[in-house]
Amino acid sequence: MLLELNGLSKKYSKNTYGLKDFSLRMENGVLGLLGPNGAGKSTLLKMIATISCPTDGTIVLNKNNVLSDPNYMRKQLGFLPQYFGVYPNLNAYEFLSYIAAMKGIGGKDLKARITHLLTQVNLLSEAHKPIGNYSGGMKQRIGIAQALLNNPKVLIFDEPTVGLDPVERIHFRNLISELSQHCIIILSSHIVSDIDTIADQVAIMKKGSLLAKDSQENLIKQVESKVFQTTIQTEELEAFKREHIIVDLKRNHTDVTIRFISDTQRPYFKAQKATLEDAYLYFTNTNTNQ
Ligand SMILES: Nc1ncnc2c1ncn2[C@@H]1O[C@H](COP(=O)(O)OP(=O)(O)OP(=O)(O)O)[C@@H](O)[C@H]1O
Repeated sequence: MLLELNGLSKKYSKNTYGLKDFSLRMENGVLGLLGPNGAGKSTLLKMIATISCPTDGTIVLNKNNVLSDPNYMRKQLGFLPQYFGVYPNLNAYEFLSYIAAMKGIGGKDLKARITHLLTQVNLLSEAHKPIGNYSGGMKQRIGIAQALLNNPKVLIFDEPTVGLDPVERIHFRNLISELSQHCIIILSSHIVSDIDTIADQVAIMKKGSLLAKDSQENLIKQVESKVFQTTIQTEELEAFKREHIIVDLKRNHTDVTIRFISDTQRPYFKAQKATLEDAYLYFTNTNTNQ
């Protein structure tokens, strides 16, 4: 599979852009889309999922223009939107059968396919209970199962790990790595740790623009010699914040120990090993301690 996004923009009103001149190319594997609230992640994913149209640019899947032929994308697409609604009175089998019918999926193997998916998302033992009684994490897992019904080749998950507990997150990661051999998977989050163990490539967005897209390794390389730790007096903190990006701080009695990102090194700065979170904060220029 080859997905090409060329100069995509979404103008919501005269002065509001959800996305601005966004270009990206990807083949099979996992792309993690990272960005703060309002970065344009959902806007972008809805356009790839053919739910919304760009005001400019093109989306091309395997050389097919998705904007003029959205069904080409829809046939191979699995999508978990950010806000996923369920019918509370239906149980998991009934709900997935209903979604299958809407997607035009049927046949004698459908029940077995649903059983397989419910096993994959660890819901088989609850499959005959009404979804209205499910926890948030269980509803999210039903959402993941419905996205997989048609054996998609393009899988889009908008904030998939919301509501999942730590064990469910591990299950989800394993499922994604199993699927990623044969399809394009795009997942969005504003939590770096949700992405860093599964994404082959990471795209960092802010205010509708793509700031960086590369392998995790290469993104981390770009901040490698910029992450430090130092201890300063508490009263120096405000001035320090204006000059550096604070990653983390620990207050002691009269001083503060800070992990931070800086373009300049000083003798009293102790170099630290950089992480994807540092790269994310560097590119988005986000201070965690405003
Ligand atoms: N239907 C809409 N009409 C007008 N503006 C919109 C609409 N949808 C999104 N926006 C604006 O577009 C920008 C991008 O929003 P979007 O929801 O795509 O960001 P996001 O990265 O998914 O954020 P979050 O992590 O909070 O879900 C924001 O400024 C938002 O207010």
